[in-house]
Parts: sequence; structure tokens; C-alpha cells
Amino acid sequence: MTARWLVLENGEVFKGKAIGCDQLNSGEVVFNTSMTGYQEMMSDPSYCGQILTLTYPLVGNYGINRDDFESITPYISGLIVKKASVHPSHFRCRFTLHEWLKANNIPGLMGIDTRKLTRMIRERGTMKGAFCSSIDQIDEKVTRLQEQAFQTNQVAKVSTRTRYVTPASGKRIVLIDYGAKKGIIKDLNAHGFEVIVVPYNISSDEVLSLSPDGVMLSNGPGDPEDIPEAVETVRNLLGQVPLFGICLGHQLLALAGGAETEKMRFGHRGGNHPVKDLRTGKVAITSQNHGYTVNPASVEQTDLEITHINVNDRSVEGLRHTVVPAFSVQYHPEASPGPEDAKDLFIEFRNMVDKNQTPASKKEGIVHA
Ligand SMILES: NC(=O)CC[C@H](N)C(=O)O
Repeated sequence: MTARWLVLENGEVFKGKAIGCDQLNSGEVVFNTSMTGYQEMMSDPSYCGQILTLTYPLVGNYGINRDDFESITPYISGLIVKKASVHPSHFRCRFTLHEWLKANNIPGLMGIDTRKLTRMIRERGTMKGAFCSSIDQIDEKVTRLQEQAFQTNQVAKVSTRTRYVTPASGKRIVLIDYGAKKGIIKDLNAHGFEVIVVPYNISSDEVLSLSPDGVMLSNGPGDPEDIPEAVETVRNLLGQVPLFGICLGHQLLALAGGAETEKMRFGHRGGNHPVKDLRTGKVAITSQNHGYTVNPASVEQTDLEITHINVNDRSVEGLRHTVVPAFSVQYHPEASPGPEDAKDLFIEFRNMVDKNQTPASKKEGIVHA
């Protein structure tokens, strides 16, 4: 196997072995502590522009299957693992990790001390990093990393360009796709909703012309402040139709409601983040993947209310609008991968949609996707 290096902007270097394709990408190096679900993580569009480090030491042991992708195209800039399984074993397995990375033009690195890298990121915060194929390239790469900025405007890259429908016989949800995971669409369908998926830069008038009974604001990559046009759309939709935001969708609802967001030091990425519902005191173990958060002090002067907090660091994990039907969570009720403690939020959304009597919910409309 060929040698490959990971270089960080602070000059730290990790030597390992190359997996996946030969392209030497750079990106924001982040870590996820989930013990399983690597296929879903690698295909979650929210990681666009990031090099994903998995802290679980053995990755790829059940291979890659046809069913568990969160999007058709994967957007990670790279993958870092301690050990990549060469002989996966599972009845659904179609490819090895290496084969799939190569086929999708994703470079990977294996054989480094992922715990050391993770500790470094926890202390220093997420950093820019790049792969190198020779030790001679390192100094030049470090300089280049220091000069370059983190990637921006990833949503435009991952959002659908055309509208499409996933049918069901119940009420109609328009899902604004900022980089939506398939799991969210699947769960909406499972709750009986017909789902119309639309591009991120849709206007509120266009959304309302589809006669939605509710609007889902999806997850997605990057900084919510990169897409002011999306914030504007959400602001105009408030009070017109019930809203449910997940992750980036939650951050956009916060901005639309007048609160602020900020970058976290190293974010929350994993499958065991405890979240407390402040209304019931109940704690849910949740799946998370975010690097930005809502500033709690900024919520005070708005019509929003904090409904959930993270038990580990008390960061904002859920919001509700106190005047109009709208709520959001920073974590992933659809799991994919991860614990399913928070699945009831889809029922909460359905109840909200059923109770709501906005003009939009009374309109009938036929949609030609
Ligand atoms: N999963 C997401 O939607 C992530 C939201 C946002 N890009 C963040 O990193 O905070």
C-alpha cells in the first residue's frame, strides 16, 4: 500500500496508508464518534467540504450496501480511519470501503492514530487539513492551508436543482433541500406525508404556490449565514404554514426569528449526545452532526423559546416559536445512523400540521414535478 500523509494547518503531520482515490484533497478535518453507520455518515451531504475522521477503530467491516446511502452523491472531501476492513462480511455488502471510496473519487487515509488526531481537534478546534503523497510536499501544503479559508457556500452544491415528489396519501410537506438526508424524507413518508423536495433558493411565494400543509427545513452543510436568501424565505414563511427545522434548518429558523448563530470549536458529531427537553425534563440520546450552534443569549429578545439543551455543554438543541407554529432541533430525529429516541418529533410535526388552519392548508393543488 502507498504511503499518504495528512497535514494540518498547525503543521502537525500524520503518516498512514492511502485508501480510496489518488486525488489529494483538502478540507476541514472533523471527527465523528459513532460506533456504526459509516455509510450513512460518508453520504450525508452536511459533511460537504470536510475530511471526516471516524474514531471507531475498525471501519468497513460490513461493507457498503445499496440501501443505506443518505444521498446519491457523497460530498465528503476525504475519510480518515484507524483500520479499513479488507474482507467485509454482510449479506447486503456490495463493495469494500476502499472500492467505494475509489469509485466515488474520495481519497482516504488509514493507519494513523485517530485518537491523537481527535484529541488535537478537541484542544485546538477543527482545522484545515490536506492529504500529501510525499514528505517533500508538506511545508508547501502547510503554507497553502494557512492561506486558504474554509470552504463556503456548500449548500448550492448539494441542494437539488429540480423539484421532485416522493408520494404518499396524506398531507403535503414541502421540504426545502439544503442538503437533505434521505432519512428525513423517508420518515416524513412513513408518517403519511407526501413530500415535495424543492431547491434551497426557492422563494416563499413559490413554496406557498405548492399549497403545503407544512414545510420541512432540512439539514445541510456549512455556515447558515452563507445563505441569507434562505433565511429570507423562512422569515416570510413564518406564520403562513407550520415549519419544522432539522440541524441547518434549525439554524435557519433561528436566524429568521432574529437570533444568531456561531461556529463551535469542534462541534458535535456522534451517536450518543444527550439532549434534555426543558418542558418535560426527559433526556433523549441523539445523533448529531453540526459545527455551528445558536447563541442562547441572542434568543432572549426574539419570539423564539429554547426548548432543548445539550446535557454535556448546555448548548441550544431545540427552539419553538411562541407565536406561530414552528419548531426546530439541532440534532437528527431521523437518526440515520444513530439512536431513535427522538423519532416522536415527526409525530409532533404531524400534530402541528393537523391542528393548523392556515389558508395554505385549505388549498388544493396538483403538482407537476
Ligand atoms: N447536519 C447539519 O445540518 C449541519 C448544520 C451546519 N452545517 C453545521 O455544521 O452546524
